[in-house]
Amino acid sequence: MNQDVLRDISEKYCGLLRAFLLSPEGNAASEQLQLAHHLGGSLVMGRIAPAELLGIHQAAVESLANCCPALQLAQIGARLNMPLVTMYQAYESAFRERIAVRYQDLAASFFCASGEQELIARQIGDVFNDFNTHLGSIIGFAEMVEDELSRKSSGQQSLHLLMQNLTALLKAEHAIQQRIRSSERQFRTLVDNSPDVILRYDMEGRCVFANPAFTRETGLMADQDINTILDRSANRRWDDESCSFGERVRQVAATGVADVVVLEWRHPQGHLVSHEMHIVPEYDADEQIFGTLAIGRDVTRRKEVEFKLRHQANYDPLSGLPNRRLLGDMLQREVASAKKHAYPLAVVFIDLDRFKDVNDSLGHSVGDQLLVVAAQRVRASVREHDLVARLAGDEFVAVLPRLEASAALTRIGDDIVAALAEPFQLGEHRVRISASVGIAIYPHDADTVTTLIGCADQAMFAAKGGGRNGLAFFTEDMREKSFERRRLLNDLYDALQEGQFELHFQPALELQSGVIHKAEALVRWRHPAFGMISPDRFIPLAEESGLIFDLGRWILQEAARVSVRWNAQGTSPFRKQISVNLSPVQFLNGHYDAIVMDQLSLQGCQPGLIAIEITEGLLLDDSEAVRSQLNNLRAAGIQVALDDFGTGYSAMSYLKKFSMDYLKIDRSFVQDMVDADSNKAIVEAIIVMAHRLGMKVIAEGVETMVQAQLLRDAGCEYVQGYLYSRPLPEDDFLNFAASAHSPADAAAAR
Ligand SMILES: Nc1nc2c(ncn2[C@@H]2O[C@H](COP(=O)(O)OP(=O)(O)OP(=O)(O)O)[C@@H](O)[C@H]2O)c(=O)[nH]1
Repeated sequence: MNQDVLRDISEKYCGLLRAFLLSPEGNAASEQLQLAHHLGGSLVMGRIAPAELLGIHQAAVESLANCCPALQLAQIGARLNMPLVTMYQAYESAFRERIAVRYQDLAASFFCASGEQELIARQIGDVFNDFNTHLGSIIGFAEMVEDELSRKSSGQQSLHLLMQNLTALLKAEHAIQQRIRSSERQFRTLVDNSPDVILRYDMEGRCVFANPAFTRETGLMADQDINTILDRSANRRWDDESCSFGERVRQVAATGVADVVVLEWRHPQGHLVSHEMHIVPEYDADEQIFGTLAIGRDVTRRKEVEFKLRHQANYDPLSGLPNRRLLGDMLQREVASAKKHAYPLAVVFIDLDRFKDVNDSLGHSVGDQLLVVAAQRVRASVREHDLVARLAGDEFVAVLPRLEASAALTRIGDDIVAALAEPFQLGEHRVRISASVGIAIYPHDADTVTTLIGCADQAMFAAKGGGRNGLAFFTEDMREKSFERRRLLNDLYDALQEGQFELHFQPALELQSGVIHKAEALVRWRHPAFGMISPDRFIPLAEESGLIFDLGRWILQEAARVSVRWNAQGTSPFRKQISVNLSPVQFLNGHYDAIVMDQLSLQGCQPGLIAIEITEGLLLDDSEAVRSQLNNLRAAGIQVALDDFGTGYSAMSYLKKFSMDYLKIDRSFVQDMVDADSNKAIVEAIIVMAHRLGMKVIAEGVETMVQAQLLRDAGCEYVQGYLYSRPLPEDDFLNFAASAHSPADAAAAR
């Protein structure tokens, strides 16, 4: 502090103090104020420090006491003390708490009581003029301090008013507040104009703020019970959440871990909108969470696309039912729930019978319509909470959880069969079809999704095998068959490489002469563990697995090789044609004719020495590809026989379209012709028809002389059957050929 200033202040204070102390009682107040504000003003102006103020006061009191013996310290203290206390009493608490006070307030309140407001205001006004011009009315802090010295020396309490210049501080604070206000304004502008919805929550999860976008998107205001309304309107299409939005908000507040929830609600205009809500914690300056923000962006378009994709991946577009994939997921859940609650559950496998015929005869679009109606009928046959899915093609699966009685299951299965047996009116077409239904039960038959469906599928196959249009429950026997089937299928892959197949030969004899006319090559599988396996068991597996192509090629190649060998030996008792059976599947690749001719030329086999036997099924399609392959084979000199005639559709119309060399009557007709005249009549008619169409007839499965006689009488040319010979290995067949001259001889030779 500048000493001159200090002296100046001290002198002035000393003068004021003297005037005050010597003045009569009535004027004490105004002089005391002058005195106080002189010092206070100096303080506020920063001209002296509080400690110096005390020093000045102390020095002034002492010098007055020294030079003016009439004024004893006790007197001085008493006069100074009381008015000051009275004057500043009203402001005491404000001073003690260092509250920023306003000059006008101070002046007005202070002086109103004494009626000297104007005088004091003028005096203080000079002092604080500077602040007023810069900062309006804020001046600084005022504080009451106890005069220690006075107290010690006089033993009485003496208080002083201290005022502190806060100009710089207030200016800085003012600037900061301006910046805060401006920044707040900016943020407010952002929040108010944001297209994203913004919600602010307190620690208890109460919404304390919602921006205009939210109100626009929902029609809700912050003071409404937003969480409950959102939870209620949420469609839950996107999120499979167990807890409400409000709970998620509270969790974020409690854990500090941000969360994302997609909510769907109804827009005030009526449509559904989806928002991805990011819930984040809000921290104060001490890094303590004081609430949460939920900021949501409109993701309706994205969610719609995702929904469509998910729907496409999980639902069958034709029937609208869940597809195989979704069935897997849902069944998984049902099995878990059945396990938890110890309930049985049924899987019902439904396959339409001969649906292919509908497609073939009426076209794919009628087939589609039938599938749609069939799906509706299956759906209507089960309970509302049961699941119905379309597995593929004409296959449906129903899942019946929480089964209480198996009787109900039989009834539901029967209902499905009956519903699908009702005629379908599809546009102008009235179509009848049936279905085979298989049922497997959890946990009795299986306890996993795949095995349950597999068991139901096997049961369905059993229902088909039992004549179709019916219901079958899965049994252990089916499991064993399926197990064996799988084992055979596995082994089949190695069988060809390991040379486990062999050809046996069965002779077809000329009925009149008893001379062997030709031989049919029949494939046998010598399984290393199971011994000889009949073709009935492995050919369907080979067809299913595609191995039939390699196996068929091997059979043809082997038959051609044998034929070449027999014909080359010269001494062979058999130098005639060998027939080879053909699976319709082999024709599917469209160039079987070329394969046959390649194989024959590779083996150096004359085409006339090989005949192929086909079944009716191949011709039913009336396919141009099949027709041209057959024509090419015949043109190359390879004879064609129609096998198993009478067992299939016997549509006969195809017989006109495909020219063939032989017609083979199925053994079932031959065997029944002795017992029933009607069967005999049918066989006779078949023979007449075949002859009319230019074909020779071979009767299969001839076992008795009576059958042979009836066939001879009917004009049948050739016979094949146990009466003459079973299929034989090559050597045995050649021995048989060497010894057999007539049917009677052959029978005797047997
Ligand atoms: N119209 C139509 N047909 C289909 C669809 N999907 C598969 N298919 C046909 O459905 C048929 C299913 O035939 P399968 O079940 O094998 O045989 P099926 O004729 O029903 O005979 P069985 O089941 O043995 O009684 C095949 O011909 C497929 O081409 C489809 O979406 N629409």
